[in-house]
Amino acid sequence: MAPRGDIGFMPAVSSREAVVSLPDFLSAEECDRLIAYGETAGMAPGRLTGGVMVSGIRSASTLWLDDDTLPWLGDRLIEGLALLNRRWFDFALMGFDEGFQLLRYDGTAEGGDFYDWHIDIGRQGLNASRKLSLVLQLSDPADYEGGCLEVNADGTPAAQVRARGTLTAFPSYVLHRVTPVTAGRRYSLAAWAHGPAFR
Ligand SMILES: O=C(O)CCC(=O)C(=O)O
Ligand SMILES: [Fe+2]
Repeated sequence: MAPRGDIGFMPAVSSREAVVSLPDFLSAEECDRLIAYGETAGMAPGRLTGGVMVSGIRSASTLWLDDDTLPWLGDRLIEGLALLNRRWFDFALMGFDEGFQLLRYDGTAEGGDFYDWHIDIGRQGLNASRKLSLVLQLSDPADYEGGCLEVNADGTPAAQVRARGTLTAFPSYVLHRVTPVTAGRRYSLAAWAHGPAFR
């Protein structure tokens, strides 16, 4: 087909992976340090609707962290972000414009905390400029059941790696969820890289 307009002359872009994981991004000791920080500072339990969520509901305890409280974490995440973005996503990014969110999902047999299907991009404030979502698995998979991070980039939910210390990244417009934790307790950390609107 003859090219129509400039778009026909765009150079081929490198294939963009929907989800990329870096194993052992944090050590077990670093994961423990984050969990201990959260428990000392106090995590606020609660359910949430609206906001960035498309249709879902979240039930989890949360704590916002920032660069000032944990400078080492910001440094590590910037390193991870740069590596992932250079190698895989190639998005125009400015950096982390909001805090990092520590999450705790408490398990119960009836189905405990969860985060239903959602995307991380919203209409308001900093949610609108989220481009790349990062999730850190902070808990030992032996410490909980359920609580699976699933990403649905192509119509089929894909279960993500649970291994402790893994950093998982996906575009913030991709649907994902955390299935209910049915036993134990799962901790994770979510961070979002921001930049100019996709175009
Ligand atoms: O806890 C997770 O693995 C994911 C958290 C999440 O999707 C979010 O905070 O937007
Ligand atoms: Fe999310």
